[in-house]
Amino acid sequence: MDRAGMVTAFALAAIAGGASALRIESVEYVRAVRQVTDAPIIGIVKKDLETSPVRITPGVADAVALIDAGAQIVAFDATSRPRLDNVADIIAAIHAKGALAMADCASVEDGRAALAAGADCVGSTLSGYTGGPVPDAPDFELIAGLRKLTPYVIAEGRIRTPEQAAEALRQGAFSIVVGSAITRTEHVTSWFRQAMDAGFARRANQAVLAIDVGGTKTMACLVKEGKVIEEVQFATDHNLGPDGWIDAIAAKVSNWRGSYGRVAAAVTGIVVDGNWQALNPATLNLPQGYPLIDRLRGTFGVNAIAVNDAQCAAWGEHRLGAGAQKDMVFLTVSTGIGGGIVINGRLLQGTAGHFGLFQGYFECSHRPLEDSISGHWMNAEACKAGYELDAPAIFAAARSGAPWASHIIAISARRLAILCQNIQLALDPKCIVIGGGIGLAEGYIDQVRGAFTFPKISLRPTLVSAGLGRHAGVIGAADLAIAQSNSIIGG
Ligand SMILES: CC(=O)N[C@H](C=O)[C@@H](O)[C@H](O)[C@H](O)COP(=O)(O)O
Repeated sequence: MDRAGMVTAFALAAIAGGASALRIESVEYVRAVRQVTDAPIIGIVKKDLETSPVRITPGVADAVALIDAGAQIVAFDATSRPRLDNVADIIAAIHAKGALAMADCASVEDGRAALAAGADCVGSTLSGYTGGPVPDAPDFELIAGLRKLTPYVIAEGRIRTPEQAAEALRQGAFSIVVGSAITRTEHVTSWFRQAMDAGFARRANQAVLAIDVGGTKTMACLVKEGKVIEEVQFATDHNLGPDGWIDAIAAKVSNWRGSYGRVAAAVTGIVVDGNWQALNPATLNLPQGYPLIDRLRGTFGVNAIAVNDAQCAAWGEHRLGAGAQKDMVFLTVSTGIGGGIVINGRLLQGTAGHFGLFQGYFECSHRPLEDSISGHWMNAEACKAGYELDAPAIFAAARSGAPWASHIIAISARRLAILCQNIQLALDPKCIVIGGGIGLAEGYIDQVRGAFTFPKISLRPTLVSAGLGRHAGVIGAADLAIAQSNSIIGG
């Protein structure tokens, strides 16, 4: 911005907008602006001196040069600080050249002394700039104080809004100089940025109603600042269908109304364009394309998001859990296998991460991996061995030395190791976070690590245990809801 072309462009724009005069810094820019407009110019130079804190037009020679370049008014620092040339000499030099002298003041006392020395007008320009922290607001008190000395008070300094300009007039200002709010685009942008950051922080402090609808259970939580502060859990009644599931949640959390600003749903299956679809109808059967987000908004009266539950958990682990802030893949190994991918700080949605549906070739047939690794498969294998046991019981049997149980777990771990290695080759994540009842069962991750087949250590995945437990999905969903609302520009 600090170029003659830019300064003249700003000057012409200000005149076009109704400004009746211009305050221009430097002899070069006064000369440049004078060539494009007849409007009155208040000229200043700014100098950083080693011997004095006075910066604005500190010397007689500066004032003279400004007038020669085309300024009709010269503004100068009129504070009572150690200085190069004294105020009376500067004013006399300005008057000798037929121009007017504007005294930039920090106090009523400065104004009184400058007027006594012959200044034609006084400005509140230097209030807040002679020591201590710079305030945010204009110094209306100084404007009113100066007005008691002279009608020719120019309000200047931190006037950023039309309302502040009007207030300065009410306090008795004769005219007003607006600087940064017109010419310092970078400052103006930062004011908006700060206001938005404060708004985002307020939103982030508001709780989110996060719900997790799974094939077995439904969980509803109030999540605030990444923590679950209220929780209810109940069995998912498959006969009710999605309208019924939402109504059941609404009934359970009716006394939380007013304490959340958004709803975030972590659901089995996928959500495309707001519509919920089952990936595996055996887990939870849904009508084709159920309008989940609309229904959530309608029921809870706030904005809503809905994302696959394993992807929500991936996001939760990425933001606040075991994979904090890393490129990572999350795998939940339980009844089935779910997953999510976070790369470059972004959660991949849609079907990305549904590693359970990857095809494997085991026992001479192509099958989804989850049918060859996870809880269903373990249970079926145990039955084949003559034991009708679920996964936790199979792990217990292995711990007490049953070879058939150890064998099933070892095969599952070997297959998962292959899946993890393939994920590593495809995505090169910093870590793969493993969750789920089987994934977190004692010793399982170590067995998966032990089954890696890549000779090169650098190609082997880094496996870590999930850190947020059963709340990963709701915490991730709540955080996604906040992240989404913060990225809607002007929304
Ligand atoms: C203290 C000092 O050096 N003030 C300078 C005086 O010319 C300028 O940097 C200010 O931009 C001008 O006073 C207008 O004020 P604001 O940019 O706040 O509207």
